[in-house]
Amino acid sequence: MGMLVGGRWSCDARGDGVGDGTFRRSESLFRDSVTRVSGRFAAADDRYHLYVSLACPWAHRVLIMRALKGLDELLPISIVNWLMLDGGWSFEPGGGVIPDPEGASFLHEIYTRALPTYTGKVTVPVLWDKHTRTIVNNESSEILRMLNDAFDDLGAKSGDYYPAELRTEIDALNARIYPTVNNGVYRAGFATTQQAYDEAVGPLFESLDWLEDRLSRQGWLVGDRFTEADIRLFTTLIRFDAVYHGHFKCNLRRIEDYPHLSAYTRRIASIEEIAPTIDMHHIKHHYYNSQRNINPSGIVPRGPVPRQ
Ligand SMILES: N[C@@H](CCC(=O)N[C@@H](CS)C(=O)NCC(=O)O)C(=O)O
Repeated sequence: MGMLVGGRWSCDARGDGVGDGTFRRSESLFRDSVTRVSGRFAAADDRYHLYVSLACPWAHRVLIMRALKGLDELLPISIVNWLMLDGGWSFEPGGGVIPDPEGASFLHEIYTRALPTYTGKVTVPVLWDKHTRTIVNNESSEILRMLNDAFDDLGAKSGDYYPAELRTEIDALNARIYPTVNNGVYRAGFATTQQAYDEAVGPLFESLDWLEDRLSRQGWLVGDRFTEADIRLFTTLIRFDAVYHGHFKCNLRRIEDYPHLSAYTRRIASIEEIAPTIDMHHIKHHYYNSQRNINPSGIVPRGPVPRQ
């Protein structure tokens, strides 16, 4: 997996602490914001660029918001190859890959372009500013919020997925869903002790049971509106049966075993703007082939068979 240390790529260094067997996601470093009003990173046409992986659930959140807000032209993207081995994310040509406009071979070159002495993990998504030639932000939850309204005066589609009156409830849901579900699957999958695995998988399924109950009474997570909370949950659910159930050992139940959660996942997956953002080939091949510490053979399972 590797990381940058003082601006040099190191294949062996690991950014996410696993000393006691527990996976701890490291903090993102670049935390500025593109804003609607004038300022250091004011929203503008042909100024920002987004780097994503189609496999990654965190990047997928941002891709969905970009699609819903119709930002295809305002915010162009590059897509990394699904295979992430010793050099980290790369732009090696392949199906679905969109190269870096400046010709980088690896994503870590974008990080050192911004900060030549950068030390840390090289993750997607990355929001890049072509004017100041820096990374504005590499934290998906924050980029998601920016795209919700930053480009609204420049022709973005209408739609507010983080409405003021629902923020408290959305925040409360995110506060449970992020640690136990979105990151919970990683904590289960990357655990290196039985105890760390047990501590992740229990709360994960308690949360899925709780969400199933909630969705038996309402169509969306918060009130009767599709919001950011749904986007954030969806990107984990759509990967669950194909990857997390087997590869990350989250196998008490499948999403398909939950009538409401599975119907909800299908409903979101069929939204016109969202459907093209889902790439099961990138998703399955990335996890099973790249995370060789978990799956040394790199064999990608054939299933699950899609529901007819
Ligand atoms: N906190 C970050 C996490 C992003 C993240 O961990 N992305 C993964 C892909 S799913 C990544 O790029 N990992 C590269 C690595 O671990 O070296 C966010 O939500 O934006």
